[in-house]
Amino acid sequence: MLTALFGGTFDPVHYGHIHPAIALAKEIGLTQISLLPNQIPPHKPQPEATTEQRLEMLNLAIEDLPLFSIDTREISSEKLMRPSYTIETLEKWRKENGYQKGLAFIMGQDSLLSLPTWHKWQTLLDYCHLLICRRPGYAEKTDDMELQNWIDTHQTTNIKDLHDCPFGYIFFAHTPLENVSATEIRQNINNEQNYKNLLPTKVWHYIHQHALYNAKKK
Ligand SMILES: Nc1ncnc2c1ncn2[C@@H]1O[C@H](COP(=O)(O)OP(=O)(O)OP(=O)(O)O)[C@@H](O)[C@H]1O
Ligand SMILES: O=C(O)c1ccc[n+]([C@@H]2O[C@H](COP(=O)([O-])O)[C@@H](O)[C@H]2O)c1
Repeated sequence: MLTALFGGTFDPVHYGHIHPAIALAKEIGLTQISLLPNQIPPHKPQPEATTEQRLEMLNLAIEDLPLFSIDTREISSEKLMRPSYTIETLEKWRKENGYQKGLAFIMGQDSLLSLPTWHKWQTLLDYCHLLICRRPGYAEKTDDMELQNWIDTHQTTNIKDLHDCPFGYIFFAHTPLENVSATEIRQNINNEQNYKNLLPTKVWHYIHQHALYNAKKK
């Protein structure tokens, strides 16, 4: 069985996470996706919601979706003051599970293009496959030749490779384009604009109840 981790800040979780992940699971035959909230995003300001609130919103979002579970290893790590470097999480996973089991890390196209700024990025494929979801506004090709060559070297279009090998491939999924970001949601809330159609209703209620992301209500 291929284990799939979907890392993110999830501040808040939205349909741009959920819908592509469901389609990806269908496309390649995943039975479980673990959402992996980070504690300290390596490349972003600290989230506005607390870790507990982001976790509660994730729990609400997946309540009726058995495909998803939550992996809390990054938020329950003893090194809470360190950025949540993905490579360290993957190393830890391999230490616990060995190298025979299949592991994949899911990300959006924007994250793939930012990979050269990630900690030890070229070694990620020694631990997992990368499953890439399409994202509006981000092209499949990059002008960064080092990254493009790396992608070309490791890309597969054969789903069987992902199941037969425990790590090492990059796969571009044919996921639906969801034009939403957490930034847009936070901005909409702050500007008192509608955002209800961008995330699960239970998460919307939670944000409303706790007056999250609204500077005027703080
Ligand atoms: N609309 C989307 N379509 C495809 N992938 C997405 C989408 N939104 C987020 N992702 C992916 O989900 C992962 C976690 O994203 P994150 O939680 O940071 O959400 P975000 O909307 O990008 O946040 P922010 O707007 O605060 O930067 C990343 O790999 C990102 O590429
Ligand atoms: O390891 C890194 O250097 C690194 C740099 C940027 C992002 N990440 C991870 O990529 C995932 C998506 O990140 P973000 O910032 O888009 O929420 C999340 O799990 C982050 O911890 C990891």
